[in-house]
Amino acid sequence: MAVYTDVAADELADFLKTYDIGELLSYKGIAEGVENSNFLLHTTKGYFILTLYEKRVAVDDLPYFLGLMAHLAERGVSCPQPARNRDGAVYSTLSGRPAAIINFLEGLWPRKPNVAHCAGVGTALARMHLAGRDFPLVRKNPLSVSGWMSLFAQAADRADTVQAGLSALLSAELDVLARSWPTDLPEGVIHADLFPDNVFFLGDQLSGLIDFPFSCNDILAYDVAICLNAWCFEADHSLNVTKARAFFHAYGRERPLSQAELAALPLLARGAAIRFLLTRLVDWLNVPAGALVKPKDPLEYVRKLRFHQAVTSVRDYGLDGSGATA
Ligand SMILES: Nc1ncnc2c1ncn2[C@@H]1O[C@H](COP(=O)(O)OP(=O)(O)O)[C@@H](O)[C@H]1O
Ligand SMILES: N[C@@H](CCOP(=O)(O)O)C(=O)O
Repeated sequence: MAVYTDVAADELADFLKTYDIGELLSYKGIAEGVENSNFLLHTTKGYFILTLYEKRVAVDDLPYFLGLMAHLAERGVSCPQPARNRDGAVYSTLSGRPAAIINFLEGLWPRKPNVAHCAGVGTALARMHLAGRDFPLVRKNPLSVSGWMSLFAQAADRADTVQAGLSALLSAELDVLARSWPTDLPEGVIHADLFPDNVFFLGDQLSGLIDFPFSCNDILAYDVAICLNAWCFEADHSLNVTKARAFFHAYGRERPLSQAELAALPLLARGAAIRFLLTRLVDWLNVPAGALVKPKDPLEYVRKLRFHQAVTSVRDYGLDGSGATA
């Protein structure tokens, strides 16, 4: 999270009167994250998270991901729940932005994910995919191939100021992905941003998933590829095959990956790399003046993209062709 939009104390106190979650004792902006403005609220009834949704969230999409959190929780997936205001609504407007309040989830996100964390997220991701099967709402992923093209258009002319040759690399990669992006793999509800800072643990035990504004309907194995990139690489940008095996093994125990999904993994991982490379690049080039935010490094994802471009088989991820961990 971050803080792009400030909220005045009297305005917030009035806003809270429209809910039954106690009176405001204190609040503070949360510097972590990059997408939305987030505040930790302390009220006479406990702790809550207030989110003001920013540029990449359309108000029409709020019922999808706020509804998804309730749907998943009913099926045993631990995630925060939106508070309803006195009119029964799970979101309204504050400081000119769409705003929602969710309950505070105990736990810490892992700064240095270990093998047990990778296994934990594999299990949780698969359970989320299974629990999402009967979610009735549908939201197309705005950040799939055509969305990547639009992001590239916003950054193409300045990409080489970040790294020489980056614009050509992105353009060539987008051509490949546009030509070969799979259309026949199993789809369903995906989280689409299940990075370590969105998964809480108590010790090695996963306690919950947060941050659903990118959730949508898309290729399930694409979500797997997003997590592979986010969880299984080391700080020196090498893939940790032990972590990848633990992640795939745990995922596959709940929802086995098909041969077609396995074969598509290198391509899906390239797509997952370019998606985060592009949002990071656009954000890197456009930090709003005065915002409390630390933009994320786009070059981390250039290295991951190059890694997957060189992959010749899923053995490079620690899997044998059958999906078993090699
Ligand atoms: N329900 C929650 N319970 C506890 N902490 C939370 C909760 N939601 C968010 N946070 C805190 O805010 C940080 C950023 O949240 P996140 O949802 O990733 O931001 P963004 O909306 O920018 O994607 C988290 O790493 C965590 O510290
Ligand atoms: N996970 C993304 C950034 C998305 O937002 P966050 O607010 O959860 O940090 C990335 O790493 O690029």
